[in-house]
Amino acid sequence: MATVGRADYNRCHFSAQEDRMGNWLGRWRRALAKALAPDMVEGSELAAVQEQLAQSERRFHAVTDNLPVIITQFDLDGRFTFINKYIGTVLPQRPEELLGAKLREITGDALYESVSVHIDRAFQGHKVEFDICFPVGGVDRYFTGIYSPELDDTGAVVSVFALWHDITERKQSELRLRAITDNLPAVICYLDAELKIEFANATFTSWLGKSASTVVGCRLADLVNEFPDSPAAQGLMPFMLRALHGERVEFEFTTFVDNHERWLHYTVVPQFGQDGAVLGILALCADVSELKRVQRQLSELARFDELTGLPNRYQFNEKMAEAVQRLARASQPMGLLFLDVDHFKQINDTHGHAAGDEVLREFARRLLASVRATDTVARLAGDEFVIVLEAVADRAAMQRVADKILAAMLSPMLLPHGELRISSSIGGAFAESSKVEPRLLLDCADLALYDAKRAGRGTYRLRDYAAPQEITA
Ligand SMILES: Nc1nc2c(ncn2[C@@H]2O[C@H](COP(=O)(O)OP(=O)(O)OP(=O)(O)O)[C@@H](O)[C@H]2O)c(=O)[nH]1
Repeated sequence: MATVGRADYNRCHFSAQEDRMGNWLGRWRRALAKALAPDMVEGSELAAVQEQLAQSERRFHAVTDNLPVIITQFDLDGRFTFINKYIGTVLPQRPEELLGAKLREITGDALYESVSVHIDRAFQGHKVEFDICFPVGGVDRYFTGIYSPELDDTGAVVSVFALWHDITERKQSELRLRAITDNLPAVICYLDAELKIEFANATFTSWLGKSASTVVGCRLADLVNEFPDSPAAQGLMPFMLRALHGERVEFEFTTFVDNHERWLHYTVVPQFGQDGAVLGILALCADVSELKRVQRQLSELARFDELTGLPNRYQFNEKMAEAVQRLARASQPMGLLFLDVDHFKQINDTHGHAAGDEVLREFARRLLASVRATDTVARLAGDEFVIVLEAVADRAAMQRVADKILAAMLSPMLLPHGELRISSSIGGAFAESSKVEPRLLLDCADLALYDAKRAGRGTYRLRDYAAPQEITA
């Protein structure tokens, strides 16, 4: 520091960029104190020194009064010895009116109680930093407070500097963001470049059954290890590492919660710094179980007949294509039966549509009961049904299946209004060729069904699958 007697002061450099403002204020104060020891300097020298100090003081005020930070200093009695003009943003008094007062006299008891612990620590020689909220003119304002002790050469505390930085705007946007993220039905968290959790929304903590304070600061790897049996947790790390390498990744896991299957969809996005390095990653995990259930239902609706629960035409086409491929590989014959309910229109007209529906359901049940589990029974439309008989031995085997179905339809159906007897006509197509065109096989069975109708209904007729030009009505 300066040697006053030689009048070769080191200048105190006041820079708004100095992050440790308490320290340079301290240096300035000590310089001032030494300078004000008039017994150490001679008359004209003293005047020069005092002028230098006055200049420094003016510069000091020019800087501190224009900083957007409240700067104060307390002596060992806890009285204000310095206050900059920015105090006017929270208090009606001018700084000079507050000098000499104690903090409690200005803040009131309640606010003082919430900061006194920090002030006490600063007077014990510790630098403390904390966030605090209090009302100013009835509106909540948020501040980051920093208390820095000023130490003399022996290390004893001689005063405490306080810096109050108004973070209301940032805090309010944080609170708005939190209100949004906390109310989303998705987990949102931010992890730093070491995969430590910096932010977690309320959904995250509720899914994990942990409070936000225990989760923030945790390493993801440690959290994952708490769920050794969860594939959704165990499988996470490789994806997170890919995101840390700058890739946006999306993936899904299924997991069980309370014995219910849940689908989790993850989106993990890297956050880049200006130099292009990954600073951290933002992970979003949504429970898409309901969506998956609806998708599954839709796909089932698209593949199954709603009335009878049998595969519909769409699924029948798929099964036929597979069966035809197997036929080509195995060189085994296959058969297709095309069936309908005789005079079904009349049943509808006489007994009503609901009775007709019940007939179709019972018809489907009897068909299923008449064939092997490996055979596919499908409803194409109205009263039209088909059965794919894979690896059927020969024409006689098809006849046996048809006879079984005809016999199954003989027993009366029990409907709400009473018993109803029905019959079915069946057309069969038998294919031995290794090259079967599914649509033509169906046409062939359809023609055979007309044969059965023409033969008086309640009967079965068979046609051999043939090339298109050989199929004749
Ligand atoms: N109840 C009911 N009827 C249906 C359904 N889909 C179609 N139908 C009716 O089924 C009847 C089909 O009759 P058709 O195939 O034209 O003739 P059919 O009366 O069976 O006469 P044949 O086949 O010549 O013995 C029509 O009256 C359709 O309206 C359904 O889902 N439920």
